[in-house]
Amino acid sequence: MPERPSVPSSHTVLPDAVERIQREQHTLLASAGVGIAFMHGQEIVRCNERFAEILGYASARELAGCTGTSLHPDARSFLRLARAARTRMLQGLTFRTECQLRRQDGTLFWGDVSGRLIDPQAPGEGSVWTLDDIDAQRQAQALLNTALRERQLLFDHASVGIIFMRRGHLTRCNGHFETMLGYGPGELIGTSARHWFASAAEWERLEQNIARQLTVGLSFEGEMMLSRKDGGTVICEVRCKLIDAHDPDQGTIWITDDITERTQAQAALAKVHEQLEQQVRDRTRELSATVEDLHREMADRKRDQDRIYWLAHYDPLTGLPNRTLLADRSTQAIQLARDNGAPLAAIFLDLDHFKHVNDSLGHRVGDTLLVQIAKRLRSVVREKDTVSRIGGDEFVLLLPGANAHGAARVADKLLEASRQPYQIDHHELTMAPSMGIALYPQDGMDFDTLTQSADVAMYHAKLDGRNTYRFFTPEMRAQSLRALQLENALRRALDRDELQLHYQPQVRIRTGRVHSVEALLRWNHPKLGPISPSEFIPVAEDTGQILQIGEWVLRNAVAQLKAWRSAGLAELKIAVNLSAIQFHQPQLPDLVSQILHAAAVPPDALELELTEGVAVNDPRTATETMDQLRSRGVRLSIDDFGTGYSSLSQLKRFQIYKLKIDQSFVQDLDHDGNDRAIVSAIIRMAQALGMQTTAEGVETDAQLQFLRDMGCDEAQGYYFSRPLPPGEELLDFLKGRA
Ligand SMILES: Nc1nc2c(ncn2[C@@H]2O[C@H](COP(=O)(O)O[C@H]3[C@@H](O)[C@H](n4cnc5c(=O)[nH]c(N)nc54)O[C@@H]3COP(=O)(O)O)[C@@H](O)[C@H]2O)c(=O)[nH]1
Repeated sequence: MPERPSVPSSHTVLPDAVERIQREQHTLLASAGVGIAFMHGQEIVRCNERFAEILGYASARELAGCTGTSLHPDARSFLRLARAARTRMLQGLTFRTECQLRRQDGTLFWGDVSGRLIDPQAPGEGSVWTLDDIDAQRQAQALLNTALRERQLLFDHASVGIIFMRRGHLTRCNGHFETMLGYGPGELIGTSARHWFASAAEWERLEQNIARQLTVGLSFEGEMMLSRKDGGTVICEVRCKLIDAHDPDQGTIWITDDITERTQAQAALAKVHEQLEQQVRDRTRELSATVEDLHREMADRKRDQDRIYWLAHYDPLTGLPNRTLLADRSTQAIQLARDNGAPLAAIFLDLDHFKHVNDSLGHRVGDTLLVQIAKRLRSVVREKDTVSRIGGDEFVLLLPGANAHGAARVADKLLEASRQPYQIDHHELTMAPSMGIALYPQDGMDFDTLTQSADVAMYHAKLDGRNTYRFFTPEMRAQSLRALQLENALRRALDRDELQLHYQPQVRIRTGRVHSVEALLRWNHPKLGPISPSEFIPVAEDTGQILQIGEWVLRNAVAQLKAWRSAGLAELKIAVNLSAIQFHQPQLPDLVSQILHAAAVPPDALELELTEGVAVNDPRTATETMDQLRSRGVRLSIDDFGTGYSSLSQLKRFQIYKLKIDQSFVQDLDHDGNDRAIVSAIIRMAQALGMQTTAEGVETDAQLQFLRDMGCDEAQGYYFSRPLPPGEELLDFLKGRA
C-alpha cells in the first residue's frame, strides 16, 4: 500500500495541494495493475477500475457501498478472513492471504488479497485493500502440483528402475531400482554407474557407445548385466536419454527393466522350443525312417512277389519262360490262332548228347553252355515268338503265325546257328539239336497235345540220326508208343536175362585168319521178339540205361574172350562197342582195367570201338580219356569212320589204333566210284598215320578184292560170317581160321 501521505494541518494546506494529491491518488489508482479498494468498516468506499474489473463489475462506481461479504463465497469465509485480517492489521501490519472470492456473476476465483489499516491507532478511519486475480496462476499451480504428484507416484511405484545420472554418477533413483539391485533407500545416491555394472570391460565399451549415441541426440537402448549388492546379477533392458538434449549437463535419465526372469524364461522357452523342435525333428526323422522302411518293405514285397512270379514262370538258369509260362502263352496263341484263322507252330528242341557235357565236363560247363544256347535260340527267332526251357536240355519254341514253311525255315536257321562252336573256358563245344515240329490245329488243338506231337516228332529226328528236324505225322505217335514200350521193357531186360552177345569175326584180308571178333548186343524180348540194337541202343542212351547195359556188355565180352583164350584161341582179341555216354564217364578207364584184371585178360586183347562224335564236343577231355585207356594198354578204334567229323589232326592226336570204314561206303563199292575213292582215301590216310583199317559190311568177293587191292588190313561182314552166339559154330569158325 502506498505510504500514507503526510497531511499538512488545515491551516497550512493549500487547496491546490489537496487537489494535486487527489489527482496523484486518482492516477495511482487508475494505473495500478492490481485492484485497490478503500473500505470503511465492512463497506467499500471507493475502488479503482481494476478492482471492479477483477470482480466482474462494469465500473468502480458500482462497487461503492457494497459490503465485503458480497465479495466472498459465503458469510463464514468472509468472517474468517475478517477476523484474521483484523488481528494482524490492528498490529499495524499488512494482512495478506490468498482466498476465493465471488465475482458479480457468482463465479468464484482465487484472489491475492492484502489489507492494511489506514491508521492502526484509529481503525475507524478505514482500511485499504489490494486485490490480484491469481485464479489462472492457481490453476496452473494446481496442474503443476498434480503433474508433480503423478510423476512422483510413477517414480515411486513404477515397475521399472528409474535413475537420474549426472556426470557418471547417480543423482536419484526410485525404489524399484534400489530393490532390483538389493540396496536400501538412498544407498546408491552418488555412486558411479560402474559400481553396479557387472563387468568393467563391458561398461567401458558401453559407456563410450552410450555417450556417442546421446551426443548426437539419440537415445540408447540395450541389454546390460548389472551387479546386485549381494553379488548376484540382473539382466536389464536399459533405455537412456539426455534429460535436456540441449544441455548435457542436466544429466541423463535411465529406465531399467529387470528382464532376468524374462530372459531366463525366454532361454528356458528357447530351450524347450529347441527340445520340442529336436523332438519334432527326431519324430520327423523317425517318421520318415518309418515311411522309408515302409516303402522299402513294400518294394521288397513287390520284388519278392515279382521274384516269386518270375521263379514260377521263368527258368532261373537261362531266364527263358518255363513250362508254366509256355502253357499260358500257348493257350493265348491257340485262342488267337483259332479266332483269326492264323497258323501256329511249335518246335520241340532237344540237344544231342548234352548229357555227355555234364558227365564229362561237369555241371558248371553244362550250365554255361545252356545259357549260351538259350541266347542263341532267342537270337534266331522273332520278338513275338516264345523260346522256353522245359527241361534239362529241352526247349520248346512257340511260333505264332508260322505255317509249315515258316517253321521249317526257323528249324533250318536253328541248325545253321548250332554249327558255330561255343567257347566255354578252354573248351570249344558244338551242340547239335534234334527238333520236332507240330502245327496247329492239325497236330494238336491244345497246348499239351501240340507239344506232345512236337516231342514225338523230335524223337523221330533223333532216331533219324539226330542234328535234324522232323514234322509230326500221325504214324509217329504209334512209333513213339513203341519207344515207350521199349524203354519200359529195357529196364527189366538185364534182370530177366533177355540180353545176349553175338560175335562177328574180323578177318585179316592178306592171310584170311581171324585175329579178333566184335561183340554185338542182341535183345530177344519174350513178347516183342528180337529187337535190333539200332532201335534199342538209342532208347538206352536217352534213358541213361546204356551205362548199366554197356558195363554188362564189357564184362561178358571180356569173360567170353577169356573162355576162348583158355579154349586154345590164345591170341584172340575182342572189339567192344562203346557208346559216347560210356566214353564220357570219368571212371571208364578204371572200370575197364578192373574188368580186364578180374578176367586176367591182357589189355591189348581189348579193342574199344568209339564213334567219331565222341571227340567232337570236347576234344581235350576226349584225348585225356583216350590217353588213359591207351596207357593201360587198351586199343582204340573209330567205328563207322567216314560218317562223322573227325579231322586229321584229331586222329593223329588221339593215336587211334584202327579205323573201321563204315559199311555204307563198302556196300556200293562195286558200282559207286565215289565210295571207291572214299574208301581208298581212308585206307591211304590210315596207312600214312600208321593206323589199321577194317572194312565193315563186306558181303561180296568183289568188295573184298577191291579192299585187298587198296591195302585194307581187315574185313568184317556176312561174306565171312554173320554175328553168331558163342556156340560151337562160332568156335569151329574161329579155330578154323586161327
Ligand atoms: N554201344 C553199343 N552199340 C552196339 C552194341 N552192339 C551193337 N551195337 C551197335 O548197334 C548198331 C547195330 O548193330 P547190329 O545190328 O549188330 O549191326 C552190326 C552188324 O550186325 C552189321 N553187319 C555186319 N556185317 C554186315 C554185313 O555184311 N551187312 C550188313 N548189312 N550188316 C552187317 O553191322 C553192324 C556192325 O556194327 P559196327 O561194326 O559196330 O558198326 C551198330 O552201330 C552197332 O555198333 C553194343 O554192345 N554197344
